Amino acid sequence: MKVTVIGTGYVGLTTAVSMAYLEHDVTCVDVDETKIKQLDLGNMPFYEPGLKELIQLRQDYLRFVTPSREAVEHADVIFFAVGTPANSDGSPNLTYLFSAVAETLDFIRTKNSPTVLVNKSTVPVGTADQIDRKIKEVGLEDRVKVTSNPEFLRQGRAIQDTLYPDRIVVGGDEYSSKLLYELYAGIAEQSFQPPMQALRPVGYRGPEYIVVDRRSAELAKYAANAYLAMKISFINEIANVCDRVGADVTHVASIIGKDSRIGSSFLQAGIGYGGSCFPKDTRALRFIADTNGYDFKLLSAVIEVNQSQKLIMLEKLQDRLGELSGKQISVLGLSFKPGTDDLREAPSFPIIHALLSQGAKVRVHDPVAMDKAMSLLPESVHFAVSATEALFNADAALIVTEWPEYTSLDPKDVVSLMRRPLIIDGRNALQAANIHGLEYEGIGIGSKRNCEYANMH
Ligand SMILES: NC(=O)c1ccc[n+]([C@@H]2O[C@H](COP(=O)([O-])OP(=O)(O)OC[C@H]3O[C@@H](n4cnc5c(N)ncnc54)[C@H](O)[C@@H]3O)[C@@H](O)[C@H]2O)c1
Ligand SMILES: O=c1ccn([C@@H]2O[C@H](COP(=O)(O)OP(=O)(O)O[C@H]3O[C@H](CO)[C@@H](O)[C@H](O)[C@H]3O)[C@@H](O)[C@H]2O)c(=O)[nH]1
Repeated sequence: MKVTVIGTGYVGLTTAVSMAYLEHDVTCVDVDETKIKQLDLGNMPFYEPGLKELIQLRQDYLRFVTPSREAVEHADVIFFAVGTPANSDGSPNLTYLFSAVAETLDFIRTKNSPTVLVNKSTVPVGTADQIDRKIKEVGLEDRVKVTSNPEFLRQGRAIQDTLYPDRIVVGGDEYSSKLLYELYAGIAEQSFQPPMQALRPVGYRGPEYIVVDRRSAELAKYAANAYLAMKISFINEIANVCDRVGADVTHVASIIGKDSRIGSSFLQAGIGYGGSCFPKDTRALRFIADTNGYDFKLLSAVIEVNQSQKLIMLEKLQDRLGELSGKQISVLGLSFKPGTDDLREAPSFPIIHALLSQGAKVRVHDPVAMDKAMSLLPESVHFAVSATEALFNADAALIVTEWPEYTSLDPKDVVSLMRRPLIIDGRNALQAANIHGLEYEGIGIGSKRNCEYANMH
């Protein structure tokens, strides 16, 4: 099939490359000329494991272009994967989407064969209906259909999530859902060749293809993200209780996660969620509920807990060091999670700003996100070329992102490098072998793990 993907961000490129992997003929469109030029040269606009290699593998099925009639008019299916960032009131900004839709409708106005427009961007309920009205306004309703096809991939494992999804959700009419079923058939059949075979998650049972009305599909995307964010804020509150009563949240999470009604995922306590999705989408869902006359109290609490959780490391640091002025603090990890260089809503930023405002000297390190971070952080922040340099002579180190580089540090090296071997682990990521001999504190495990392990070794 001929497929056009509009927007070459995480979702657009992953959609494009998975369609190319299934041997569809794919055109990727972006308004950002530099990005298109770089993609054409094989350079990725962001770090996503496996993406570059897969694009190379399927280059015969892919082309990268700026918007034009030619890019869309032959497509059977046109995916929209443009950004929907938050406005200051939390509402999603749909400017990019509606501008891409208007331009596309203009380009395909004289086309005679059918086209299905597929929205992959995360949008408020009723957006596909609005697009439908625009299709009718230009008199294309007999040939052009619109569906909602929300995306559930995670950054850092985008390829795996796309080729091995739990579900493919389509909100639309019978014609569009049948066409998309054909388009996705290769994913349902799962007859992948190496190296993609190796990405198959253990126990994976194939995707469920779910066809619903457009509004339910649109809301399901926000509901999924809000639910996962709720699990994180819940376990973070349990962690805060653990710190006060001397329990260990990792044990509590493991015990409750063994109940199949609860499930063990997304119960990793720490400094809260960041990224381009959970913060934006929880605020958007609250806004959607609010503007429809419903006060979503639980979601407000989820958002509020996440806000305060980001700075919990600072409290722990002050308890140990007192005044932070003049102290040298090493911040390990800048991206919002490992496996990505995405800095959007990363907890590292409020943490660094809080440290600086208290007069601390800050050294940061991240294995992949330093280039992006340099223009975004104040000049007084020192960018260390390695974790070792970041730790040298530090009064304390904060593990903000649990990159393997940090969780595998040899504690003997840490002791010899730091002025005071104090580690505050914002992700509870260090194991016993890596904290021996260190002054260590996590989130909701207090110094308990330290004492237990110290006695054991
Ligand atoms: N990032 C994720 O992990 C993820 C996962 C699921 C869903 N989503 C949702 O998918 C959407 C896209 O997210 P993303 O992170 O991939 O976006 P992104 O911000 O990384 O990229 C969006 C791209 O769209 C391009 N663009 C904007 N207007 C355009 C136009 N008129 N024509 C062509 N290109 C245009 C931009 O130049 C940019 O390259 C958002 O709604 C997001 O909430 C994101
Ligand atoms: O137990 C956990 C799990 C995650 N996180 C944090 O939560 C954030 C988000 O993590 P993750 O969900 O892995 O990353 P995203 O790539 O943002 O993916 C989420 O957002 C996407 C965009 O909507 C969705 O498609 C995905 O299904 C959804 O998982 C990160 O800061 C993590 O550190 C925790 O603190 N504890």
